[in-house]
Amino acid sequence: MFSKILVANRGEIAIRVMRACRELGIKSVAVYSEADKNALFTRYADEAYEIGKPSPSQSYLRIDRIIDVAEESGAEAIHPGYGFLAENPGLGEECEKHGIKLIGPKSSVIEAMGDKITSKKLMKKAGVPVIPGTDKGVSDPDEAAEIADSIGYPVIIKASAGGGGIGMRTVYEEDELIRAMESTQSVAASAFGDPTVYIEKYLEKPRHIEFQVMADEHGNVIHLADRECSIQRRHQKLVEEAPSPIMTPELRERMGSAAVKAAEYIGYENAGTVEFLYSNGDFYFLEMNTRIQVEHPITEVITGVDLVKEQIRVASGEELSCRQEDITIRGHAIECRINAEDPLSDFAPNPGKITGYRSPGGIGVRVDSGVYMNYEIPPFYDSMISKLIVWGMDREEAINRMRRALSEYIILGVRTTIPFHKAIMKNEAFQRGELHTHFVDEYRRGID
Ligand SMILES: Nc1ncc2cc(-c3cccc4ccccc34)c(N3CC[C@@H](N)C3)nc2n1
Ligand SMILES: [Ca+2]
Repeated sequence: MFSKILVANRGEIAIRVMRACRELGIKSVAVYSEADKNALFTRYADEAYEIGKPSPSQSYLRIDRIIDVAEESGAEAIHPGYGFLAENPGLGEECEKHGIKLIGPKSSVIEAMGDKITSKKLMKKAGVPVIPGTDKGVSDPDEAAEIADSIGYPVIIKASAGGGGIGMRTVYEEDELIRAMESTQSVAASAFGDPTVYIEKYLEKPRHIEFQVMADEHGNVIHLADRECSIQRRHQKLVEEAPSPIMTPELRERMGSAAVKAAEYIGYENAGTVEFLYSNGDFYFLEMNTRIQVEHPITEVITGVDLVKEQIRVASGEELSCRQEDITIRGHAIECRINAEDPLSDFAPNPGKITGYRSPGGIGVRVDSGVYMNYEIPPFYDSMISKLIVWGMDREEAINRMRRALSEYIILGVRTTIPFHKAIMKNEAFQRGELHTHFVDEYRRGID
C-alpha cells in the first residue's frame, strides 16, 4: 500500500481523495496554483506545494510540475480526480517513465477510449450494442450522403476526438448534410486538433444511463449499478440520480453485463463509467469515461462502497474488496451540483466572496464541498463549488429530502444554482421520472 499520494486536482474532489487517504492511513500531497493559496484543500492535505500561476495551463495541467512535486515529496502515486489531466494519456505516460503509479487505467486504454471511433470499434468487437452508424471516419461528402441514406435521417455527425457533446451536429435532411459535415470538421479541428468525424443514427430524446465499473489488476471486474444523468444543460450535468427511475432488475442485468463485458474486453483497470443511450427498450454504448466522475457519491450512498478507497486499493495491487454478488442497492440517491452561477442570467459564472455559508445536514444528507465562510471563489476554474447528495428509502423520499436540504443550504455573496434545483425538485415531470436529455431545454421554455 502507498505511504503518500499526490492529489493532482483542486476543490471538492481534492478533499474527497484526501479523505480516502486519511481513512487508509496514507499521507496526502496537495498541489495548488497562486489563485488557490487559501483554498480548503491546501489545508486539508498533509503537505501543499504551489505549482504555478492561476490559469490551468500554467498549473493544474503542468504535467512536469506535478511529476516534480511527486518526486520531491516522495509520493508513490498520483490521483488525477476528474477534469484537468484525468483523461490525458500524457500524465500516465510520464508517471510510467518516473515509476509513479497513476491511480486509473493504463494510458493506452485512456487513449483508446478518448477516440470515439476506436472505442466504438472495440465495443462492437466485444459484442456490446453500439449506435447504428459508421465505425470509421468520414470525410468525403458523397460517401457521407450514401451512409446517411443507408442509416436513415435524422443522423448526427460527431467528432471522433470529441466527447461530452462538443463537436456534434444533428442533420434532419440531406441538403443540410454537407454544411453540417464541414462545420463539425472545423469545430473538431480547432477544439481537438483532429477533424475526423463519424455519422450515427440520431436517437430522439434518449435517456442517458451510465454504469459504474470497477476492475482490479487481477482480472476481476464488477459493476456498481446505474446512474441517470439526463438533467443536463449544454452537456453540463446538473442533477444526477441512482438508480435510474426506469431501471428494472432485468434491464440492469442486461446493461450491467454489457458494461462489465466492455471493461473486460479492453483490459480495464480501476474505476470507470460506461455511458449508454437508452431509447424505448434498447440501449447503445455511447462513451467510456476513464476516471472517477463528479457524480460518484450517489453510487456510494446506495451501495455503501467507498469508490475512491477502492481505486487506491486496486492501484496498489490489491484485489477488489467486493464481488458482484456483494453489490446490493438500497434506496435512492440524488445529487445536485451547486455551481456559483446565476440561473437567471443563463447560468453565467458568478465568482466572488462567500459572505454567508451554512451547509445542510440531518439524516441522509451528504455535502461534498470545497468552500467555506469568507472564501473567495476564483474566476479561473469550473464553477462547481459543492455537491449536495441525499439518500432516501425510495425516490419520493429522496426528492422530499433534497427539497428540505436545499431549503437549508445557505450561500450568500454569490448567486448559485440552488434556486434552479429547488424548481426541478418541484417539477411534476421530474417527480414522475419523465426524463430525457432535452428535459432542461423543454423545461426552460416552461419557466422563461
Ligand atoms: N446517436 C446519438 N443520438 C442522440 C444523442 C444525444 C446526445 C445528447 C445530446 C444532448 C444532451 C445529452 C445528454 C445526455 C446524453 C446524451 C445527450 C449525445 N451525446 C454525445 C456526447 C454526449 N455527452 C451527448 N449523443 C447522441 N448520439
Ligand atoms: Ca463522456
